[in-house]
Amino acid sequence: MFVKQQADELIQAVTYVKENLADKVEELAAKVVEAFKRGNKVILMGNGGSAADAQHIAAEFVGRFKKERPSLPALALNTNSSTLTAIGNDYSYDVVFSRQIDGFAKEGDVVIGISTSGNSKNVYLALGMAKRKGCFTAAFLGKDGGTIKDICDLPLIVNVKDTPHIQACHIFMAHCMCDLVDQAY
Ligand SMILES: O=C(CO)[C@@H](O)[C@H](O)[C@H](O)[C@H](O)COP(=O)(O)O
Ligand SMILES: [Zn+2]
Repeated sequence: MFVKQQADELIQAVTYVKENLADKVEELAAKVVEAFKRGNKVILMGNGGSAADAQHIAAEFVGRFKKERPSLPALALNTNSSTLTAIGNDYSYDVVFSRQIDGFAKEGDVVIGISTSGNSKNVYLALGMAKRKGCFTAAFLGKDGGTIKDICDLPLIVNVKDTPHIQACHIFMAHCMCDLVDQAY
């Protein structure tokens, strides 16, 4: 039965996260807490379903997650259609995020790219720009981590094939990160 097979595959993917990525999620949460406590911010970005994830995670910080705590500064670079269409139209879609990193990112910020293939060029260029600006860079990736795994400080690679299962694991890890940040306040 299809749904039961999918459930079994998802359990395998989450088990992969539990066995291979739990420490990295805690490491990223610690970096995010340090950044917020210093007065820095978190910047996220992704394409398609990962754009939705980026915007979802930013909202958990700016609004609230599970408990009352101060609003924490986070933004998703894929949410402003005027900015995206202007940069895409005047320059290229490849630089829709890196151009915004150039404008918004400050030394000490945490910049998180999300890409299931690990190969989205706009995410790749944004993380490179963020590194040059003195940010800590992390990426939620999938498959073999693609090109992005080599240009960020902390790649979290869900090494499974199915894109929706990778996305489900990304949002699971992100929610764990949000919970750990809550616990620091
Ligand atoms: O949500 C899905 C697939 O589940 C799609 O919208 C998917 O996010 C898009 O094809 C993205 O453009 C894929 O980009 P990436 O994850 O490889 O960086
Ligand atoms: Zn999807």
